[in-house]
Amino acid sequence: MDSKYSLLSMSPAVSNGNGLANGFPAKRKDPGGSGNGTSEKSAKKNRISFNLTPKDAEKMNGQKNGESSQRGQWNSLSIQEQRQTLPAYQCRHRILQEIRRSDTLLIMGETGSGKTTQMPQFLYEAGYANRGMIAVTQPRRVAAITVAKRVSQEMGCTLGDTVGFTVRFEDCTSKATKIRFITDGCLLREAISDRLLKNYSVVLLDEVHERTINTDVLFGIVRDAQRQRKQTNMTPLKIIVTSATMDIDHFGKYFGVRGMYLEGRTYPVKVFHAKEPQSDYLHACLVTIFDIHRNAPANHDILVFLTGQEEIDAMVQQIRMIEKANNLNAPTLRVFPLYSQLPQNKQLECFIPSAPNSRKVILATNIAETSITIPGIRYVVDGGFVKRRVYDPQTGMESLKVVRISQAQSWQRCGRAGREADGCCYRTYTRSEMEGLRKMPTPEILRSNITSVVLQLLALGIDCKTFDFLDKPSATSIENAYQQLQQLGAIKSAKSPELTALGRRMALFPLDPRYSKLLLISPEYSCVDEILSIVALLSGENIFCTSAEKREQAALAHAKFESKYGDHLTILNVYKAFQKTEKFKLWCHDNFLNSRNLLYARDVRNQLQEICTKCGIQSTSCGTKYDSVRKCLIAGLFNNIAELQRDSFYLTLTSRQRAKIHPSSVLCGKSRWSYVIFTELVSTERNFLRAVTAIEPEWIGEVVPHYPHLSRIQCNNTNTT
Ligand SMILES: Nc1ncnc2c1ncn2[C@@H]1O[C@H](COP(=O)(O)OP(=O)(O)OP(=O)(O)O)[C@@H](O)[C@H]1O
Repeated sequence: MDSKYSLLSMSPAVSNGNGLANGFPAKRKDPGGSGNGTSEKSAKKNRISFNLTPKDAEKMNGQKNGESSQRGQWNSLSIQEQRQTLPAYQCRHRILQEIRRSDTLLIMGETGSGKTTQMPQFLYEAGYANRGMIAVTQPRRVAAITVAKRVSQEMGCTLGDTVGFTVRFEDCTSKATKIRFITDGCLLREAISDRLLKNYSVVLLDEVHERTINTDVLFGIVRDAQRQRKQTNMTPLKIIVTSATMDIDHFGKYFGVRGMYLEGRTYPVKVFHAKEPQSDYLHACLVTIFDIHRNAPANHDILVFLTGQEEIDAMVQQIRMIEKANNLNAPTLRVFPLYSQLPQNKQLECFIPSAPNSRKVILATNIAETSITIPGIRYVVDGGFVKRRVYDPQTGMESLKVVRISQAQSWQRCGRAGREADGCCYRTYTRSEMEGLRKMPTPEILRSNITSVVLQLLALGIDCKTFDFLDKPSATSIENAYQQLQQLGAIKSAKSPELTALGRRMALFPLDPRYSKLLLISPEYSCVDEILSIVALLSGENIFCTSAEKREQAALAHAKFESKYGDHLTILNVYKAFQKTEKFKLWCHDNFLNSRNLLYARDVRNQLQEICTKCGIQSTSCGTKYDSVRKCLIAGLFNNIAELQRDSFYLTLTSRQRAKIHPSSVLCGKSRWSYVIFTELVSTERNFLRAVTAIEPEWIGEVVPHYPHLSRIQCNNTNTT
């Protein structure tokens, strides 16, 4: 790779040429838009120059270059030999000794050193699973699933037997399960019915640097469970906290223990920085991908970090176009998107090793940033940005913003290479930009709406105001959450929060409290069946397939289901038709619908229906009287009402934000309703209302008589066209 590196570094500093010809990527003109090409000559100018920063490379490699080649090819080793080469494996006796000595252990070790896959096996082999399961939490579903698969392979068992996983709405475990990979959200929900986590002998909290809300709350829950189990002479609960990049002093103080460093990594990763700041990280990534592609051997795959679905989909198209238009004399390129909105089977496609003489390019969001090993990855291209959900407690508005990553994330991304062989990481930002990044990402609990978690804590009998958080959310944020719960009827008063009967039932659903409220109130509008379908569909991924090649055909097929009232009723129409269909795969194909996501929604719906039955809710249907559904939506989503303005923008009544209807909505560019209810306000370059339904203003007072903005609402003709 050195020659390629010198090729890159020899190139002039970035010159974003904008010629056309050969199809090499030129500077993007519009965000997410398709790129043009440049001639071969200008393509050279178009390269981005990187600096190898020896200090960083040394830090990452931990070994002298070339050493790894003496260690043999990873893929030619048996799976057991692979295990034995991992740094964690070399230290297993020491790790087990520490675990015996101390009930809590903080372990910081390089990415790929074997924390996630090996530690649970050491514990299992040492007999810790004899008196309870070993839980390994993961912030993300894809990591929980793929790591469970790997560990089951290493242990030679079928997934779901000794090793299994549990993610929301999907449980692949059995009575025989001893090691359970579980998302932090699922373990937190389990704690509601089992505060002492009696099913477990060990809880390993992995990737804690991510500081998701659920993991942050789990810190307090597992620590309390450990204390209480000790006091009552129960089986001790061992807690292990791991990451490659955590603030070990901060965690050490909280848990009252010292951290342990696990030294060494499997293979070195050379780190390169852009020599000059890049004005367009997408362009820089694209240029770098093709530079690597032209020079690297086949089957050396590339993982690229971008910020979101639109950006990724646009770049997938660009790469395919460029490859088609050029005879690059390079291996066949296969491009895979990887983001959370993608159906699970599509997400997992990129984990299949690439065919001989080909190359995978995976364009991923930060869901690929931690824990996972994607076979074949030799190169990481890091755009340096992430899309982050930010909540403003003053306005109550949640928005998605593209922001720079932290240093911890930067090292995590880098660590996706060097897992099966030497690797390279290209950062499209300079070394000094890297040094300017904040060390750790801001904990989610300090930048998110915490209503859902406050409800779950209340269900555990914990008042958020007195809970010992690792980092406490602001008083305003806690106050807002209590207010929202009061408005939803989950608590009587924000001053002395105690769950009402409704609140206790709301906490039983693994849902945003607004959706739980919708389900629980739906009998009053005789539309339980309809709301169950809508909530299940909203809990999963997009059911509509959009095909770049057959865009018009897809739009025509989707138009059949369209409701003039908006998106919630449109997806309901799809679901109803889907329920009646026998040959649903063919039907989905013909109608450009995602059969897997519809099946997933059906599973989710069944699970929600079971919880409804436990709550004593009987099935009712309003048939085609959809006004009942629209009214019911107001009962749960009343904080998401927006009013049409003269300039055709909508103004959200609670957070006072101006927004347009999202282009994906069936109401976009159609009839302009004076009042709409929306599921989500997304703020990227502009504010957009997502999943929108028209409502009649006079219903608002009827459904939520205490709605604070009632006096401002004009009850006249609502449809302005
Ligand atoms: N699905 C897989 N296929 C092939 N090898 C794998 C797979 N999962 C893990 N490995 C191998 O096991 C090694 C250890 O992985 P593991 O996830 O345990 O490391 P880690 O220390 O937890 O890393 P991170 O901090 O990045 O989560 C990887 O570097 C890789 O070599």
